[in-house]
Amino acid sequence: MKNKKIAIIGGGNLGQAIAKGIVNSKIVAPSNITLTRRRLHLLEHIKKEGFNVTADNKEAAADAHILFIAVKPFQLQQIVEEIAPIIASGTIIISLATGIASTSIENYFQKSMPIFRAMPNTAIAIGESMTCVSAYNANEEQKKIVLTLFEQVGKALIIPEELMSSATVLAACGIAYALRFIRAATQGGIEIGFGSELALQIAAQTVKGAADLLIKSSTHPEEEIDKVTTPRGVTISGLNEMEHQGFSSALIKGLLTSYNKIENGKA
Ligand SMILES: NC(=O)C1=CN([C@@H]2O[C@H](COP(=O)(O)OP(=O)(O)OC[C@H]3O[C@@H](n4cnc5c(N)ncnc54)[C@H](O)[C@@H]3O)[C@@H](O)[C@H]2O)C=CC1
Ligand SMILES: O=C(O)[C@@H]1CCC=N1
Repeated sequence: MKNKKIAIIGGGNLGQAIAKGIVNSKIVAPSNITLTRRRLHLLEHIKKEGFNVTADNKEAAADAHILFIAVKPFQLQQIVEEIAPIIASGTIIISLATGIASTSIENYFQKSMPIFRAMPNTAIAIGESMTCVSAYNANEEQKKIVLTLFEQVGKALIIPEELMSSATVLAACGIAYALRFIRAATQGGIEIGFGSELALQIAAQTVKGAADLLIKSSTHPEEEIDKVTTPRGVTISGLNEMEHQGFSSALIKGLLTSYNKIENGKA
């Protein structure tokens, strides 16, 4: 893996997070990673960290073993058509574009390529992503390379491609939903007496502890909730009021709204 050359077409939010995550986990040196962007000056800070940067997608793609495409979904076709004539047929393609099927990507390339779709979340920058991956036209060795890559920067799973929209919502959008929970809890914490910094610190560590309880003990959330809810106590009163106000329902409806937007081709 160490000698593999990686190109990231589209050095925006996710492209940069992936580059940093890969380097932090010491899988590949920054000198083996090239990021592209049209407004190259916006990658100046990345260049200072030892990455290669260029505005020339073909130059970046030409000698890449693994090529990430991290542009917005509507930009993907143009990028693929641009690099298709120079790309080696064994190059591993990893598309991060939401909602674009592997068969469409293959059509844009006009040749058979190993195509992966990956849905990390932004915690990839600190090695804590939940990344779901689908594989198309790929052999077992290529699948292992891609899974190993994402396992260095969090947890990773290969899933059937028909579940990629669901994975996008639960994991990639999901980090934003969880952050909004923390933000709301912080605002509540301020109302009941904490300064904003302390409220945020307490809310964030509480959510981390809750997640770790489930991950490390393999328990169900309700089992852990039962341990907190004293009969006639304060927790159950608060929880029930949240449910009367539609807490779980709001979350589920939000997930479905995001999902339907992808499925209706509006990503
Ligand atoms: N932000 C997130 O948490 C996640 C985003 N995604 C997906 O990843 C993709 C990228 O999302 P973001 O990083 O948030 O977008 P972004 O807009 O921050 O990054 C896209 C980058 O591509 C560059 N770009 C556009 N056209 C280009 C071209 N012709 N040549 C070179 N660079 C070009 C843009 O300048 C921009 O820097 C999207 O398809 C999104 O659906 C997937 C999972 C999570
Ligand atoms: O909001 C979006 O459309 C992208 C997809 C998943 C996370 N960000």
